[in-house]
Amino acid sequence: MALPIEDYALLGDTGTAALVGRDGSVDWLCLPRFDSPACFAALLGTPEHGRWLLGPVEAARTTRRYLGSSFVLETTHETDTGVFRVTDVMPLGDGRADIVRRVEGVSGTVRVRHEWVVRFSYGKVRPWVNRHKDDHGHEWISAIAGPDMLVLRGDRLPQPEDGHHVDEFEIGAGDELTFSTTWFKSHHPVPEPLDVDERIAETLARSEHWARHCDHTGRWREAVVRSLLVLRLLTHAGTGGIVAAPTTSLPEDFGGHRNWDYRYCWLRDASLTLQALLGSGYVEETVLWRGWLLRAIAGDPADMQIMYAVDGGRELPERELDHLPGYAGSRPVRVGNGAVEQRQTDVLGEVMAALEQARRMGLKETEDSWALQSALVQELAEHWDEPDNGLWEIRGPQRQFTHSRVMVWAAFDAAVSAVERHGLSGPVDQWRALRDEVRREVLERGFDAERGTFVQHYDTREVDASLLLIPAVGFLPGDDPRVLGTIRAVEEDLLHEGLVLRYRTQSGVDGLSGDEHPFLACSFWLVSAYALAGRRAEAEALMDRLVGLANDLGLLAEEYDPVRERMVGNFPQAFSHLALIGAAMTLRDGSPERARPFAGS
Ligand SMILES: OC[C@H]1O[C@H](O[C@H]2O[C@H](CO)[C@@H](O)[C@H](O)[C@H]2O)[C@H](O)[C@@H](O)[C@@H]1O
Repeated sequence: MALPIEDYALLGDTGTAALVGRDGSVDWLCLPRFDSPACFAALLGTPEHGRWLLGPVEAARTTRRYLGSSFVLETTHETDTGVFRVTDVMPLGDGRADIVRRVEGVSGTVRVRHEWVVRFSYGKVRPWVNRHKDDHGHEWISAIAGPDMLVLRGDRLPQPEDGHHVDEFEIGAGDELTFSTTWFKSHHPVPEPLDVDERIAETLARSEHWARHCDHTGRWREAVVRSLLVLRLLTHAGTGGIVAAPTTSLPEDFGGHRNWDYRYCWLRDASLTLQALLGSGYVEETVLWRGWLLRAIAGDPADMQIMYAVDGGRELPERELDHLPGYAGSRPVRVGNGAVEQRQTDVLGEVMAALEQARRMGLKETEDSWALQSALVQELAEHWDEPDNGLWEIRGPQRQFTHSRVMVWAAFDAAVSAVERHGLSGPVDQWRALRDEVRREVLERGFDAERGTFVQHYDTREVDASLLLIPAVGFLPGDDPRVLGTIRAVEEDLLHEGLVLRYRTQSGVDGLSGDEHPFLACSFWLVSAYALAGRRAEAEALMDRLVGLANDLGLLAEEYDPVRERMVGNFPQAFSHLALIGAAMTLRDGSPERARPFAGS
């Protein structure tokens, strides 16, 4: 049985990521890319589905921290007989795929268990494992299955036992043992051993250098910096693709079947990530992502998808992995994501808003980048009034979602601004007219005058947490009575133990059975809405509570169960972290214009 989600730490090398538990077990690792099959999949099954354990044999009190502004993880286990430390790192910047683990004795003597169980194809395929000796007499172990090969090197290698490699040893004060696992394509030569000290030092230096550029000041700076680092780690350094989370099928409800694969690049999540980065002083990242976007969307604008693979690939067919029992028995485990086929009209609004913010921060358009954006806006001009699946990717019938229409307004608004403020070319009169038309429509059909609130879609009186974004995107001021009424309705209908649900699943709008928990991003949106409505004290109190929900390493999942006090859903999730940054920026700046410099008319 896997650990509670909050007991995992994130490791990553901006190519892929791993989750390592408080017990010292690497229970999740996809190689070589975020969206590649996992070779350690115990997170969604049992140790039999692959893991790499280096942990205490006896019960231990365990503490952990990241070193400075890095993802170099230091875990300290204290048992009745002594203390030892494990340093885990996926080195940055060398284009390789390694995990390095160093075990150091601190005091006394502790018995340590080592298990290296490789199972390729998400825990399904047992590799062929061999022991070798290099020219210097150093032993290493290889595990091969088809295109993938892993090599385990170390100061003391485990022994084969019943399809696993296992070992137990005593570590005393001053002892040090280092291990590394390296992935490579099985038809390539075996990579050279790493210079571990040099790689750890460079990884630390690179991370510190990047974090130093964060210009966010204010009470929540520490949480903001860790969140920025998470977003950076979820950005593939080679392609520029930004994944929503490094995991699949961590459930929206324990034992439920709302289990989705997030190891892909949503245009929505990526655009919001960019806005968080831009608002914290990072402009260069936009260039890398814009390049990814241009390649991913290249072709007929009508074929634009709402999500892509890390390299911009279009094929993400959703399928179920029957051999995995799922996290806490939550089945099915899915890979791929059926939402790839959906129409989500809000997406272009988020893309255009992020690119407008980048222009305002000095990023120059290239001929291709503006040509692509104006072609996409023209495509929207033809289809903006069609029903869609909305930002929550509902699997029920398509609707005219109010949030989607607000984001249509934001797309035309950003396009108008590109012409008016930046001198780019386009049919600005048409875009202005459409912007005004959709605004009129939202104010008429998306608003319940009797209750004084915006509504989830044009044929319902239900509310939706996405409506909290209306002031943040500049559609209406934060103290407009219609916004205040919407905040009130969200408080009445969607608060659960003080945290915000996306919508009422009981309405059946999403076409799914089962339930879910409060969505952390929506809870951060309420912080921003409070702040923009002038409810500063409530905004700060909620922000403090939400920041306090992060685990001991500052990481947030998608949702939170306030009753069981457990993280729920994929982990760590970009959406939660980018919303934390957004809320901190709104609290810092106090107005939508400064918090969101791309705000239009
Ligand atoms: O809850 C149903 C949907 O859940 C996922 O979508 C959610 O995550 C996406 C990635 O962070 C986000 O962009 C979206 O707004 C969220 O609703 C899942 O990917 C969908 O397939 C599923 O229908």
